[in-house]
Amino acid sequence: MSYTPSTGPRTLYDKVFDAHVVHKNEAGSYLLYIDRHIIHEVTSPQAFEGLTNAGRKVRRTDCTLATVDHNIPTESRKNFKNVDTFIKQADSRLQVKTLEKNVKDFNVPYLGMQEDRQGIVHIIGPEQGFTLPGTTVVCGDSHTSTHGAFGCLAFGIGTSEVEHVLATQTLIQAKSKNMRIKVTGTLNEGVTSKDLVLHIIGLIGTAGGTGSVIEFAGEAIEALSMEARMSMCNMSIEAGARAGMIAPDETTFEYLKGRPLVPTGAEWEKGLTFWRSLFSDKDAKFDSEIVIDGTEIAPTVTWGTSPQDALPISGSVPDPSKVEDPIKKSGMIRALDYMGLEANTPLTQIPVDKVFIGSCTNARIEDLRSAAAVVRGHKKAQNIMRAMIVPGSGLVKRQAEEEGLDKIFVDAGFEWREAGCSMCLGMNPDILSPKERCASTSNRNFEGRQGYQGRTHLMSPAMAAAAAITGHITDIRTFKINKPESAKVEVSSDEDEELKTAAYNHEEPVQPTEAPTDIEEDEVDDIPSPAKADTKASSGGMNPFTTLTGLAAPLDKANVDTDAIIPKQFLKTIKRTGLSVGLFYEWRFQKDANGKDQETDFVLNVEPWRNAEVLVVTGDNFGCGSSREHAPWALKDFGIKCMIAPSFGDIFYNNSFKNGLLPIRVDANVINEKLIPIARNGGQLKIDLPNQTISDDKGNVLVPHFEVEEFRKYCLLNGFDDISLTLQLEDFISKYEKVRRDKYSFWEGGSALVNFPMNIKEQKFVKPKPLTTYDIVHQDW
Ligand SMILES: CC(C)[C@H](C(=O)O)[C@@H](O)C(=O)O
Ligand code: SF4
Repeated sequence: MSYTPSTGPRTLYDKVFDAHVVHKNEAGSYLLYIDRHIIHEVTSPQAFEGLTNAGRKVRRTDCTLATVDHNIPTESRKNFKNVDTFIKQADSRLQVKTLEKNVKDFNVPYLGMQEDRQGIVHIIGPEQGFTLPGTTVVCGDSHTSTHGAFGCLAFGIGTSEVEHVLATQTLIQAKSKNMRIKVTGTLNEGVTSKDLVLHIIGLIGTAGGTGSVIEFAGEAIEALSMEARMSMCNMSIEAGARAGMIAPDETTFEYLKGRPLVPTGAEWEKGLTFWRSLFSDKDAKFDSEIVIDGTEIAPTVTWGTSPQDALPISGSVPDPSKVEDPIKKSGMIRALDYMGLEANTPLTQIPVDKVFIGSCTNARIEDLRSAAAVVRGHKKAQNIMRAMIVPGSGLVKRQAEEEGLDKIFVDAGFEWREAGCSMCLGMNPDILSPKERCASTSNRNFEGRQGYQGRTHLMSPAMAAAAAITGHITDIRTFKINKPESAKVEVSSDEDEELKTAAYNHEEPVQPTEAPTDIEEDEVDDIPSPAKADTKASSGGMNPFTTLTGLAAPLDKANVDTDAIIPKQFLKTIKRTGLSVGLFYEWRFQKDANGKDQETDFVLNVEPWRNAEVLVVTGDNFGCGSSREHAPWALKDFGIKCMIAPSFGDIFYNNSFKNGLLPIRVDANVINEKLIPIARNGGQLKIDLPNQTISDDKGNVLVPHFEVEEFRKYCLLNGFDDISLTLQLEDFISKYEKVRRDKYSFWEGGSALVNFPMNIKEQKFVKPKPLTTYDIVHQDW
């Protein structure tokens, strides 16, 4: 079906979406072209394995960039020789080595541990200028939303979708809703974009943005630096949104100009003209809009086990006895118990054991500068066992060292580490011990996130630094800063410039020599009409789902995150199977005196629910958080085939379909009145996908109609693997690529312009063949 964008007023999201539609099918799903695909070691092995098994290639290596970040140790790399000797944990080493093999086999540009440009995926993309305004950016990682700060449509995907993008450079998408959050006024002293985003999540909740792309707008947003905007968009996933976006402006262009992968000359000018058109039109319609007075926001911290448990620093730990809603009340009691907190304790009286300044939210140079400004001339408090600074990339680290920030931290008793995800999720040795409390600049305070039974309080870098000095959570506005001249570490713009240029020791990027002339708008729509999918040819080995009559298990919880469904230690596999043992691991098992796992009375450990095939969840937002496809893999491995809940995390919802699982949204009242009683009694539910109904085992219809998108239903009923379906649309994809090469030529260079060292042994940069990428657009696949 040919796609004609609306000619009326459009939002920023509408405009970026429209610019990427390759095809729209009869069921109303869109095939979107993906400009930028970033890859890391945790969510890619199974995708490359899929490609290998199917004999497929990476369609656009120049649109793909890989690095390692989650698993790697953050201790000094002074003696780094290779991954084999450096990474002690065998499973982590295997994942990193698997990525290194895959990038070599598939010729994907890679920034590995042997060089400074390595870092957290969401830090290196913008740093290198790989992230450009108006692009579609994806990664097998939920915090891909970070890149929305550049006016990109950027979102996390699961491993099946990673494979889909590698093979086809496209993704099948439904259109999200438009939501706008306007922040008026000027933020007060001590209030950063981290406080702002925590405040917003506290306000709208972790399901507040579900199904929507949030555009952040208003004076307070416009006044933010690019790095501060990235911290905001980063956490839009914690608000449940598909993506967060900010319209590109002069601050954006200023940040980008001169970065290694950013176009130059005529291409830059052409890009600018397009990028300046990326804003929401005056009369554009938003499905929802919230206006927040920025002047009323205080420094904000979390007290509980969800990012929505956020309060102004002047507040106290909430009191469950004052809460009426029974689900909220029991959730609060559980959170206080887990966090080891007494109701009504002032937040500033909570002592801290460890401090972590790092992660894709807050490990950029401005974050380190603001933390250093607080730490300067102080010593960490006696009770702080460990205070870690983990820069987001090797280049951030190098820049900080040039400014002497490392010295400030080390003098105060902090550890100065190498780049990586580190204690944000503790897949490497950086973890909390049970019951330790951490002031953290990361983005998730889920149970067990930073270590088994670890307790996390999220906050800004300045607040975390202050907590390290005082030993307890601290209001930065009352903290005595040792000023050299001013509260901020002053850095000249020359030094800023250095980060962009001097640090990137490679030659000038090769740009397409001529900027192709612009083409007419309607040429984008001039795409041949769709060929009917050859359904027979496309089955990819997924079991079809038609009807299911299965035992239902009840789960009385809200906001069940994917960290809880499958904790980080199980993400180190390079397979899709064998994960049932990790399902709800920290709820299903506890350690005995000998450190052995003993089963708890969690519902799936109890008869008859050990054999459950349907999971009935009473609370909202099941599967929120991380994009780990390991969550549906673990459920499937356990035997669950269908999940019913009032709402789901977007990425989890998507990932489930890709694995032949059916997530069904049902109104909370219907769940509570009709479905949960049957599940509690150990009864069966009959799920009829063709008719979209749920009945009991006697045939009484309990849910006369549930929603499921046509295209997903079609794939599930037939057990179709959507990569094969998409590959049948090759003509559309090549047609789009042709248009893209002309109209959006400024997006072409991509990662092909990264000079990456493939010769790790000799530590030599091996220059890739000069590519304009035009040569490799049509691969023989
Ligand atoms: C490992 C990855 C899938 C995960 C994510 O998607 O967010 C991780 O980055 C996290 O922060 O939990
Ligand atoms: S949230 Fe943490 S673990 Fe996930 S990408 Fe960011 S830094 Fe890495």
